[in-house]
Amino acid sequence: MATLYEKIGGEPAIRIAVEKFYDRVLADNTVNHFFIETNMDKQRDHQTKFLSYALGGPNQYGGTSMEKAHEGMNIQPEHFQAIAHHLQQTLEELNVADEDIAIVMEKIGGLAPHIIEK
Ligand code: HEM
Repeated sequence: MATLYEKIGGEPAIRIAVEKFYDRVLADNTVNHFFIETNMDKQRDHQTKFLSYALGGPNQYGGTSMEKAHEGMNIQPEHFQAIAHHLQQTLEELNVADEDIAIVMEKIGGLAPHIIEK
């Protein structure tokens, strides 16, 4: 059976989604302050590899764990919600099937305990 990674169109499609996703994130004043000092080229690359792996593609993600990557940022549930919402809207814009979006969002939701500051 094809993985969700293959179904969506592999790494090239995910890369386009990630670009559109960060356009939305950086336009959102409730969360864009988190990324002021971020090298966005590197960030897009990391996020593409991470999402590819999370969707069943090859594991080329050599970055840090979700806990370590977001440590000390004081990310609150509303920030997580905003980011997740931008991802969902991006996938809708790219006409990814609703049932596939639901699977992606469930996986992303599962990361919340690792990313939100306790
Ligand atoms: C929704 C699920 C999320 C995923 C899958 C995710 C994924 C990632 C990945 C893969 C990295 C790169 C880690 C590395 O250095 O290797 C990263 C870094 C980062 N993330 Fe997230 N993230 C998520 C949510 C969030 C949220 C909610 C925020 C803040 C509102 C956020 C802000 C950041 C920032 C500021 C960095 C560091 C960039 C830098 O190095 O300057 N992320 N994230």
